[in-house]
Amino acid sequence: MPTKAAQVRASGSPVYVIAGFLGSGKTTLLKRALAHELERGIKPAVLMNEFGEVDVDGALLHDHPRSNDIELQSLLSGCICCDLSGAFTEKVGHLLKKTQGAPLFVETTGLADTGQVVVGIEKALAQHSARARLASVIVMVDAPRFLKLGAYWPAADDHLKQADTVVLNKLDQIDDRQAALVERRVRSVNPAARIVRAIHADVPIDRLLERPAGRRVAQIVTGTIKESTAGYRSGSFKILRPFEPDRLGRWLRRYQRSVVRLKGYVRVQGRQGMQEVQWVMGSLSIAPYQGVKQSQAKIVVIGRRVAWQRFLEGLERCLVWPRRRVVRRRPAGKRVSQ
Ligand SMILES: Nc1nc2c(ncn2[C@@H]2O[C@H](COP(=O)(O)OP(=O)(O)OP(=O)(O)O)[C@@H](O)[C@H]2O)c(=O)[nH]1
Repeated sequence: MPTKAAQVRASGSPVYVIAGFLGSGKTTLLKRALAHELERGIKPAVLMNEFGEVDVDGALLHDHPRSNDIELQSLLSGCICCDLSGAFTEKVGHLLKKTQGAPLFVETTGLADTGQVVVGIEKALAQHSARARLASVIVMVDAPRFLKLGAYWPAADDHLKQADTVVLNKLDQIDDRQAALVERRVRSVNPAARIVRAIHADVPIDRLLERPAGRRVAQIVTGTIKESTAGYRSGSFKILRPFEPDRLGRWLRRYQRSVVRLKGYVRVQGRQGMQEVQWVMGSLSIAPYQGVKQSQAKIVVIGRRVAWQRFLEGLERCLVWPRRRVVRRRPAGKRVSQ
């Protein structure tokens, strides 16, 4: 019978993202997950990202009694979701080569755009490893401070929407009624996520590292829709991948009567840099974006009687997805002509 470690190798490296706002308990959870893996004889890999120049959390792991069994890399002075994205793809690739099937944990900075981090991981997996997979996105929530978080960090909801599991942490600092309020709020933002309650990130790690059934790869169009006047509604959305322009044109033509306006700056397959997209009642134009430098693609859509969920799902299908590298094995002793 294969050992547990061998089973892990057979199915390729699972990659776990541990995200959450500053101080929510990401490193506390990471340490628990590492201890759990090491106990089972598995040597995990870690990619830490710190916004500052000092690798405080990385240093804590270097001091770990079994630090020699942990493959650790850090990315400092920036965020893997934007300014370090190239280095991030490279480091993920490098670590996946070393892990040989053991899990890779990616701890983001507390300010990272989790959606972009997920896109970066998918890109790295497509480039470097046909067998590794994004297993799960775990978002830590500092429960006592969560209801006030929106004031500090307007992107908090977008980030929660990416989670497969949300850990409501620091429950020793609030009572049951407050915990229930936080849970209800989290549930309203991401009804599909599994929610786990914790103190000092003490969660059943086995269950946490299970691959959730039917993981949505990433929510790549995120945003909110608001009621406007005269029956119109408007939505603002972040777009995490480049558009395939012909597909976008075909999809929008279906909405000639209901989507009256769409504009923004996006990335487009085959074109360098950000592009300005303009749709005015049936007419689409795409041209190089001349405005102030933007790192995040965004659009605004205005429409009436639009089935928004369907519209957004269709919009996601107009985006370009990374291609998996296919490893073809040659049968021994035979040349394969392609
Ligand atoms: N009271 C209490 N403190 C906690 C809990 N979980 C973590 N902490 C403490 O909160 C502080 C921050 O925890 P970390 O795990 O470092 O948080 P982090 O999200 O990694 O922090 P950054 O990397 O700076 O964003 C530490 O002092 C932890 O010991 C908890 O459930 N209750």
